[in-house]
Amino acid sequence: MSQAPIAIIGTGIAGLSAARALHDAGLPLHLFDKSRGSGGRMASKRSDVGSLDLGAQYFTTRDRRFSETVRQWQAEGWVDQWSPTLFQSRGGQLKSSADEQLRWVGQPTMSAITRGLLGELPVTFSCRITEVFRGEHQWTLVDATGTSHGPFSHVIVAVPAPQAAALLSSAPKLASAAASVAMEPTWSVALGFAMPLSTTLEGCFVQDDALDWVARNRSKPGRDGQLDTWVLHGTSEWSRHHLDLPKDAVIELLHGAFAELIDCVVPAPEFTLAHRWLYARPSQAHEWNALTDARLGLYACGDWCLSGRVEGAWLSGQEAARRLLENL
Ligand SMILES: Cc1cc2nc3c(=O)[nH]c(=O)nc-3n(C[C@H](O)[C@H](O)[C@H](O)COP(=O)(O)OP(=O)(O)OC[C@H]3O[C@@H](n4cnc5c(N)ncnc54)[C@H](O)[C@@H]3O)c2cc1C
Ligand SMILES: NC(=O)C1=CN([C@@H]2O[C@H](COP(=O)(O)OP(=O)(O)OC[C@H]3O[C@@H](n4cnc5c(N)ncnc54)[C@H](O)[C@@H]3O)[C@@H](O)[C@H]2O)CC=C1
Repeated sequence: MSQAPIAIIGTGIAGLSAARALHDAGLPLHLFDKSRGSGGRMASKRSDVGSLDLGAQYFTTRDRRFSETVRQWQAEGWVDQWSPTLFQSRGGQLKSSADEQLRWVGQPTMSAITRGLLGELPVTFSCRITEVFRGEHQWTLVDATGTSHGPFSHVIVAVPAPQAAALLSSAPKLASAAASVAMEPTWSVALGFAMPLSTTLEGCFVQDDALDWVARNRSKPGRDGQLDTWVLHGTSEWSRHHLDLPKDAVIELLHGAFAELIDCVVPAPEFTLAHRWLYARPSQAHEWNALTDARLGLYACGDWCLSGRVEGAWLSGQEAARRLLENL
């Protein structure tokens, strides 16, 4: 009998990091994602004005293994360095804030990375898994339409902590660890201007009431589009307080905060878009690497097991795969 595949729920960077490691070790697997494509919080959004990075803006590398992997991605042409003209704003004071940090982005869109990692791996999109249960020896998944998928030898849950908790109920310790992680929301708004704004600013770390970050999307390598597009992120606190505000109102408020922050005239935008990330980032970092129930063959990974950044998510996926391989 051929070996049952491993199920991986989530095609964000954590799930795909685990998937690549297991595939490279020769194991069969199948990925599931509730979205129509891969990337999760690293996905770029296609829009009428080109692709927009509404989630992860860039990433840095501190871990040697991740640095080496990113160099391989660069050789594949999936990533490039982004060296924006950086500013910071505190208490309404905008000032230049150049630094030496190496920052990476997917190119020509952020999604290029997870799309590259996914390659030809078997995947089912638009499939929200609602239940994960174990029979005598193997696992079955059930999706939101009631359809069953399986059998699987092992399951890796690679979704944000609050969503993971429900899928980990077969291993109560894992479920309660995931349930203990609070995740903060982020409102993300894109603005597109017909005339380029008259500023050198391309990225800005903000410490004010509403805004946390501002970026000139078009300044990233390979981005297309005719408009001068900008992405604005609300702070966790502001986003939480305005969680249920209609998108138009969020756009108006963050547009206003942007106009106050930046050192040039900001006209009415030609294009606007708002996206609410409910589970944008864990409220604190953990040092779990990944969660494991080796006896059952159930694993969990994601940014919330480590640093709440792209690098942490990738490392967590590697660790889930390593532990699974160790326990075969
Ligand atoms: C606004 C914003 C800005 C950010 N900026 C940065 C940054 O500049 N630098 C940085 O390093 N990090 C940044 N991050 C964080 C970074 O995006 C994340 O740490 C990382 O992408 C998380 O990857 P992941 O694989 O753990 O989770 P995710 O990317 O969330 O992937 C989980 C996947 O699981 C799927 N899923 C969820 N539930 C189910 C289910 N029941 N069934 C099937 N599929 C399911 C989702 O659709 C998703 O594709 C940012 C995040 C946000 C939201
Ligand atoms: N909005 C969201 O939901 C999320 C945003 N995330 C952001 O993603 C970024 C990734 O973090 P790292 O990889 O550590 O990146 P990084 O080293 O560029 O930035 C880390 C933090 O250092 C500060 N900082 C760095 N450079 C400067 C500068 N030149 N001037 C002023 N302040 C500076 C700034 O506060 C920034 O948030 C951070 O900015 C996070 O805040 C991470 C996860 C979620």
